[in-house]
Amino acid sequence: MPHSVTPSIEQDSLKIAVLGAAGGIGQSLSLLLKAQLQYQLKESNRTATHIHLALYDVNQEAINGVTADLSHIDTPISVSSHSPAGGIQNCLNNASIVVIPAGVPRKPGMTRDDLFNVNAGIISQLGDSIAECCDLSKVFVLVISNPVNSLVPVMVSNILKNHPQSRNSGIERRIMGVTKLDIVRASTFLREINIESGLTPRVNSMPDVPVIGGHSGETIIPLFSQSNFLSRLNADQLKYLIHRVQYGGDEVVKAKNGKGSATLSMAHAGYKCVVQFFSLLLGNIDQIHGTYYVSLKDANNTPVAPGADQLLPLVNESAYFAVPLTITTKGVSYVDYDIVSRMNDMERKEMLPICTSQLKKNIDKGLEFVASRTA
Ligand SMILES: NC(=O)C1=CN([C@@H]2O[C@H](COP(=O)(O)OP(=O)(O)OC[C@H]3O[C@@H](n4cnc5c(N)ncnc54)[C@H](O)[C@@H]3O)[C@@H](O)[C@H]2O)C=CC1
Ligand SMILES: O=C([O-])CC(=O)C(=O)O
Repeated sequence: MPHSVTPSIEQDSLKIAVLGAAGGIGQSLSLLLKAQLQYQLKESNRTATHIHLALYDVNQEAINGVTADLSHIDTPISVSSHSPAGGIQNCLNNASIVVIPAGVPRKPGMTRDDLFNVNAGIISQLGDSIAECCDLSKVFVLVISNPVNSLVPVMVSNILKNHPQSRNSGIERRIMGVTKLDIVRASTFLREINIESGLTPRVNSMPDVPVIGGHSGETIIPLFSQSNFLSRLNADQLKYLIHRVQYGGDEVVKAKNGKGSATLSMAHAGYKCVVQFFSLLLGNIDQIHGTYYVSLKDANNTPVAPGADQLLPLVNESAYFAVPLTITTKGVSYVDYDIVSRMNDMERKEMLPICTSQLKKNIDKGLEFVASRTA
């Protein structure tokens, strides 16, 4: 029996499922959601909306404990615990947003790609369950598990290839790889260096730095050329910042020394993403502007949305790419290809080709995994 604090979901309800919710990211993200989400309701006229958090993990004891603990928090958000014993169906049924931090994290000396074999199996199984239980014409799926560069292609291609109900559902426009932590890091590290250089930034504002490409090493392209502070950075500072954003994950893996990778900063980044989709589905906003790692082609192999046709030749026909997007309730509706035209020479001529050639290998690995699973 799943442990359910508020078992019945009211009619006007919005359900968010977190898969892998007993893990380092899952617990912190679920805490933020349980403690903070109701504040979004205040901005909306849907004050009667009931919010439900459905938490799933293969570790039954752990997820029951986490759910019982969260259920004591005094916010009007119900929580329920799910594990393979009771089935993932109860967790996923009627979910509007599915967030996935399920899978193994890195240890020192490992690359994200070393996680592929285990995590691709997990992601494809969870994808099967999403296809069976969720409304594929509506649900948003946010993939956090690594390697994001390969697992988003696994999620998209597995659902499209192996689940006929996905036909014409547009689900490929609503599966998002979460690269927000790179954006969070770029902003944080730029602010730090500005302070070291004697600038006194406003206490309540952070610099904006677009980050595009993928989510590992040199596939991560932070566009400091598009921040307001480029002219204040010398060449050494710029090089240091780019490297620190590209390898920020390693910094945390090393500091945790065998006890995992970034969890708290990832939960913060993931929370920012979920809030965007939550606000969209509540009707607080009618579109999201955000950067996610998505398929640039749809199920018919044509550009996924306006702007994708212009972006594809600029990114060496990379089938997946993290880029600023406009997203409506139907999914990706516009791809901001112009961000590539605005890159400076170093970003476009040096960083972009390295990114796209590595991305191609990562994407192919995901697609081959699904093909071998299907065969
Ligand atoms: N996209 C990004 O920027 C980031 C991604 N990550 C990735 O997120 C993933 C999770 O990291 P952590 O939370 O630190 O790991 P963790 O090991 O603390 O938690 C993972 C959880 O997933 C659960 N799990 C395993 N298989 C499952 C399945 N089939 N269904 C449901 N749950 C399952 C485990 O029981 C565990 O509770 C890793 O792959 C990590 O590399 C981590 C940081 C940033
Ligand atoms: O580095 C890792 O393995 C986790 C991650 O993706 C990040 O912190 O950016």
